[in-house]
Amino acid sequence: VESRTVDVAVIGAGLAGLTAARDLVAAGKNVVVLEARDRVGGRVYNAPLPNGGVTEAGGEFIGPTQDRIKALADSLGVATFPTYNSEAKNLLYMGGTATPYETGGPLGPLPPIDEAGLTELATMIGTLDAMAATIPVDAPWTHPDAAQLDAITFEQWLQDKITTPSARFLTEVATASVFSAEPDELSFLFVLFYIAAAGNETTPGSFGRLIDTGNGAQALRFVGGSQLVPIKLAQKLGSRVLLRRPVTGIKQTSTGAVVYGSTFAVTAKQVVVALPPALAGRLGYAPRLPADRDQLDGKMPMGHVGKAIAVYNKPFWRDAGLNGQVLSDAGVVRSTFDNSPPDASYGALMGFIEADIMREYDTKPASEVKAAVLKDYVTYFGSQAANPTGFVLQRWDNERYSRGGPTGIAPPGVLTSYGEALRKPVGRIHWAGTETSGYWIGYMDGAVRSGERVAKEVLGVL
Ligand SMILES: Cc1cc2nc3c(=O)[nH]c(=O)nc-3n(C[C@H](O)[C@H](O)[C@H](O)COP(=O)(O)OP(=O)(O)OC[C@H]3O[C@@H](n4cnc5c(N)ncnc54)[C@H](O)[C@@H]3O)c2cc1C
Repeated sequence: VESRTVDVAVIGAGLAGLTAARDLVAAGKNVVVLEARDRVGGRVYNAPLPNGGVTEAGGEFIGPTQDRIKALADSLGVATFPTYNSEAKNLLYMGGTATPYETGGPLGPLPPIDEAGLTELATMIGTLDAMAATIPVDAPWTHPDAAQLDAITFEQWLQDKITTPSARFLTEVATASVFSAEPDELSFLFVLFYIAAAGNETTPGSFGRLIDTGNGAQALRFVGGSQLVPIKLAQKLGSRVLLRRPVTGIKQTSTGAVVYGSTFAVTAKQVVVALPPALAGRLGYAPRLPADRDQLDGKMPMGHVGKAIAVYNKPFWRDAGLNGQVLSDAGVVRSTFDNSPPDASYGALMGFIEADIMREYDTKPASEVKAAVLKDYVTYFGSQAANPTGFVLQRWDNERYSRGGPTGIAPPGVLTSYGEALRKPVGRIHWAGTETSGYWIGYMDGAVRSGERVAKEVLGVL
């Protein structure tokens, strides 16, 4: 068995764990990062393409107020470029009819649906933003109305507010796009928290910033693919990052902690667990975790998400005046993006498979999923979409070391009963990961923020 002694053992080489390691190393600490997979980046992954390129199969976009991921990328020399958006039109596919619409039109990110639907949506968004403005992002469970807000699902809150079919469809597709969950899976307090978190210390969060492309969370992509950020960060950490080291447990004693797997044992003064709660709960702990933390780990499941990327010789939809973004009320893929590289030397259409639909398709043969996805792409973009030169299907729910995504979600009651346990250290164990962030919880930016926060926390006790 391989053994080492360090100041800090970090579990997980996603953006959170790597950022924590960077800051601890900068402070002169001896650090090791233990990663289960044979690659770094976790939920951020550049899938290789047959044409030699890569395409983002996990976390991909960043946008305004996501300052910490941007600063990290800048420091590593990873450039951004705008998502293909305002150069052409979006497509709304509803009731069997495709309607192109301007991204920068008077409706902003809202598609051209009937007046009644638009009015309902605008009212709903205004109400959500106003309520979110009262939520403290570092401790949503301390809100004076937390108990009531956390007692109901988002669906229950929507019932009397969204009654027109068009507004219902757009609310569901927006919920699936943001959370990869259905409105009846999410605590209303968690939804308000997420909206409040879509900002920074000087800019309040907003619903629009979550769903918008041009001015929101989908504004920018990384040149070379998002995984370049964790790859370059890991290169700086060098031999401190150990791949193929699945941690199975943590044993704490009065003098230190031992983080172990079947082939290794690392003795450390402090430990950072940079995993989502659903995975943290699969490690063995001696002594066992306090009840609140264990309950949290069992009650914050991952969303259901997959990405399907079809590659073509060129982004042919652009010639038809389309930007590759679809919102659809039918099919396996109900929202899409243009994932082509910045020079458009080839075309890539990326589609999300989410929530109930992903649940249904998680267990089907890949060939069946591919056929269903391409059928949708033909419906949206024409027969040229039928024959891609490459195809990537990444079903995150089936990934052993992710088990879903984009993030852990909170059903009713969880934040108010166990929210405190998200970040509360347990002896020498400190918790990181995007799920522990205030601003941009669930996003790459939240992961980086959590790594920066946990490093300070650990330095405070070392
Ligand atoms: C399909 C999809 C689309 C997304 N889109 C976006 C987007 O456009 N923009 C955005 O900002 N965010 C997006 N996200 C979310 C974003 O990817 C995550 O918030 C972020 O990457 C989480 O980073 P993390 O370090 O907290 O966790 P992770 O990336 O999950 O890191 C955890 C690490 O721990 C490892 N690990 C797990 N178990 C063990 C173990 N037992 N021992 C050792 N190591 C272990 C994992 O392999 C992984 O490397 C998306 C996610 C998905 C899945």
